Amino acid sequence: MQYDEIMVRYGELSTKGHNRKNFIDRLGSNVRDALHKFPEVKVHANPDRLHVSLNGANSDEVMRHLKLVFGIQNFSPSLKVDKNYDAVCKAAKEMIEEQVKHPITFKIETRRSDHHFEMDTFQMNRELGGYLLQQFPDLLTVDVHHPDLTLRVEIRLNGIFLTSEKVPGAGGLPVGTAGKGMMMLSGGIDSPVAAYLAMKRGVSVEMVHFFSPPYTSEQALAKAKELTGKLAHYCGSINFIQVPFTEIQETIKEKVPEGYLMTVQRRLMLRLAVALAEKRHGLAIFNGESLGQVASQTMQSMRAIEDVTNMPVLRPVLSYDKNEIIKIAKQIGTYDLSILPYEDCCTVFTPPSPKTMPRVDRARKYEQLIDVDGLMQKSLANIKITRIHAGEEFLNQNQDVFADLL
Ligand SMILES: Nc1ncnc2c1ncn2[C@@H]1O[C@H](COP(=O)(O)OP(=O)(O)OP(=O)(O)O)[C@@H](O)[C@H]1O
Repeated sequence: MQYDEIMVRYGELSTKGHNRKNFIDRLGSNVRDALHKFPEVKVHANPDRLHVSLNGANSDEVMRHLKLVFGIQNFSPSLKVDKNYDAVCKAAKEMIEEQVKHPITFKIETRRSDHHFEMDTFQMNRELGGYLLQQFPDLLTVDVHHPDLTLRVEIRLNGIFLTSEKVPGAGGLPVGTAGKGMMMLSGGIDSPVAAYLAMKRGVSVEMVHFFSPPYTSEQALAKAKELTGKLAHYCGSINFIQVPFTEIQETIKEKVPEGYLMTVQRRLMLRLAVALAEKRHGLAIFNGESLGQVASQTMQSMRAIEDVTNMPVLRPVLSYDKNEIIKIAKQIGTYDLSILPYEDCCTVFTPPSPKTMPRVDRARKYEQLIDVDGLMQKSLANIKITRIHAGEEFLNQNQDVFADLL
């Protein structure tokens, strides 16, 4: 069914007191961004609800985009009809035909802001209800207390709007309302899910990706960028910062005892991410670590790595089981990409038996064996930033995914 307007209900915004206006303004601009492909659409973010006037845009397509915008509790597509009772009956009949496939209970709920309209709310409820019962005797029964379907009729000055379906929104908070965070994005399963969860709580993320050519391939880099394109569906576009890491890894490999290779590498990654955050007004670092999953993800290890900064390091998937993370990865469409077998710079240089309980004092001592500042400066001087838009693709589809590994 082609609708005329979508009425959007806010999520947690209502609990945010004086910040409410900022949240609503931000949601309004995020919705405009998400719908930028539909120039005819107009978005009005009002204090109680947000209205999307479709002006002929395909309502199914618009709703598909709207479903991904954080900060929306649910929304209802509406039909706009002429201000007469016959038009209301005709449209209501069409809606029931389209949406009701088996017997249900229903009620009509009318609101009237145009008090000059010929029928009051009570009359509209009773007469339209009676009409629909007559039209669909085998499908509809009235239940005014707990109906399966509520058909809302809003009599406004500029027309009558009919709404029934309630489509669940993405929940969460509008992206941007929590400030900016630097997301350490690998090509794996966990960090894209962590990025999604951070965005869901209102964080505007910038991706930081470490790559080590020639040990890691162009395709591995392209995969991380393409994952960013998938995640950009939730916010419009995301900055992707690629940080060269080869020289740092080679130096660490040469100078640091094997048991601490992984810890010192991670310390350098974190130092670089923090340096970028400080330069780019980021407030925290996000990563995809989950407690106990691998050697670097014990609490001792986190302590020995986090030692390099006092900036918060936030781990949205910390307490999730792998299966739970995979389930979300599938829902958000990153899983199939994440499991493509391209190498990550961490795995290439991971020693056979990294310390699961590294000591902070030793990590500090071994780190002193390399020129931390000099190496960081070189790496930071060669970063590349790409603005990646929703759905952008980077992987060369024709290339054999295994070719790089041989
Ligand atoms: N090349 C990289 N660039 C940026 N961040 C990285 C990179 N490799 C690892 N990380 C960060 O470190 C975290 C832990 O990485 P690790 O490889 O130990 O674990 P993982 O559980 O396989 O994570 P993922 O599935 O996200 O790769 C990642 O979730 C990510 O946040």
